[in-house]
Amino acid sequence: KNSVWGPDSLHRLPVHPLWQSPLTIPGGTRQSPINIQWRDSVYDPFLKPLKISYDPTTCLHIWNNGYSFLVEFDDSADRSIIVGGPLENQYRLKQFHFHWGAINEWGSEHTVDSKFYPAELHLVHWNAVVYPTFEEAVMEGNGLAVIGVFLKLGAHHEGLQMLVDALPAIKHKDAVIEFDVFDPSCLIPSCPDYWTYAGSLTTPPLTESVTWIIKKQPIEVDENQLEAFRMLLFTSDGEEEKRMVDNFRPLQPLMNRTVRSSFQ
Ligand SMILES: Cc1cc(=S)c(O)co1
Ligand SMILES: [Zn+2]
Repeated sequence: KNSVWGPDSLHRLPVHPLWQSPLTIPGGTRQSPINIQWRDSVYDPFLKPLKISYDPTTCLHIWNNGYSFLVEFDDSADRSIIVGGPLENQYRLKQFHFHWGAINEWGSEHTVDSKFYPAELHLVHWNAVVYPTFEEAVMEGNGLAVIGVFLKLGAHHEGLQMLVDALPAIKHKDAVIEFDVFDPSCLIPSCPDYWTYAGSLTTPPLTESVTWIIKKQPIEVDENQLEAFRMLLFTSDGEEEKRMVDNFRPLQPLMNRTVRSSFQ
């Protein structure tokens, strides 16, 4: 247990090699990711279906930010939004990205009954009804809503292939290419079932501002598509190459939280 933190020992926090950020943050009570113990999740009949309406032309570009690769969207208006589910307001799509492993045995951030998936998709949305900017929403308890989708090894995924085809062009950190039409709903399973809990960003600043909506059903992708993720680099062009793999944060304590399910 790394309970070795406090004001005088803050500088000695065990750091995750990848992000040079503390594995736990002082006073964190709703950190992510977590293990979702299926039998401990509580069915909530008042949870609404999640309503997803994305406008594919809001897609802007795809780039390598040195942690993951992300596809960013024009969030200057309510054109790509989600509403319903556990959410009080509608939230605007800002970007989506993935977390994955060096091998198929691990890679997801959340686990289900302690099982890892080889990768996990995060679709990041922010509460533009209440907050003026994404940056402010990131600091607030109800600021963000992230849909998590597990990727499992299986059939070729047509929709994902469009992203995979763009990866060689963004191999290095800070590389970016234009990506003008893409509908991310093709990456979201048709089954409406999800778990939801109050959590945090899994990369710095690790703020406790995320309502997580984790889809129960994974999507299937094939080996070549997972391998394509693993050919990306954490490093910039000209630096000694470090393959972009294992960009997931270790599991965090559940503490005083309940995971609710939208299904029985
Ligand atoms: C905003 C944001 C959210 C997540 S989940 C992530 O990994 C990075 O940035
Ligand atoms: Zn993420």
